[in-house]
Amino acid sequence: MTATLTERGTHRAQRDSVARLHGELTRNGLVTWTSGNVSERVPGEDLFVIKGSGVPYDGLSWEGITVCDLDGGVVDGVRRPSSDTDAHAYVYRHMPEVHGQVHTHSPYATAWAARAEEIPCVLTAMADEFGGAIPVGPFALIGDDSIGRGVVATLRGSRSPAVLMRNHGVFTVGASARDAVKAAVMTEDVARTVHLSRQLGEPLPISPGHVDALYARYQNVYGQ
Ligand SMILES: O=C(CO)[C@@H](O)[C@H](O)COP(=O)(O)O
Repeated sequence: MTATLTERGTHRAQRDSVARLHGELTRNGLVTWTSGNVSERVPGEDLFVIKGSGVPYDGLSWEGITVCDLDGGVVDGVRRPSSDTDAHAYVYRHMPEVHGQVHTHSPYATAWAARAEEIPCVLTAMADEFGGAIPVGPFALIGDDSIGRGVVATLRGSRSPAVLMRNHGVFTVGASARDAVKAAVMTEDVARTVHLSRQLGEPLPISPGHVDALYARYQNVYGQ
């Protein structure tokens, strides 16, 4: 893709906010070097902002975030957009309720993805955040909308905001980029805990009725 790179500085505040959110990925140990990315839909426009490809996290600023249309075309920016731009664009086109996306290679969750094994819902925190197991999506090559097709096929009709893409890593969605970042943080947290539990025995499942009750409380009552 030949990027038409201009520096018009549009959507600078949102690009700055998304740039700062990338710091949560490094702070929580979810990415290595330049792996991973965050995107967010531009409110009221058929656009989204996404990390520039291979841009270092250290010192990431609004200029490292590129504005794209929903076909993945570059609208504004001085950095070629992420390798996963077409994947994010596909999700935005097919899941209108999604306004933020995150991709990581967080170690414990990616180890589950390498085995193509879903993370079973054996923790109340999983019922709260994921409404059940964290599902596995298909193997997909990088650089076109294949990953996006796998994310949509797996998450459509699921309560989970996270999918473990086989042999690759974590993709999360949310009502905002911050919600998607939270889902990525929680995915790694529960992936590690369930892994540890399985070293000592077989974790016990939570009944579907209890999962539903926990999910409803957390999504509708928890917090301020
Ligand atoms: O997973 C991969 C490559 O395997 C990519 O998604 C990287 O994780 C991030 O690439 P950029 O967003 O920097 O292009």
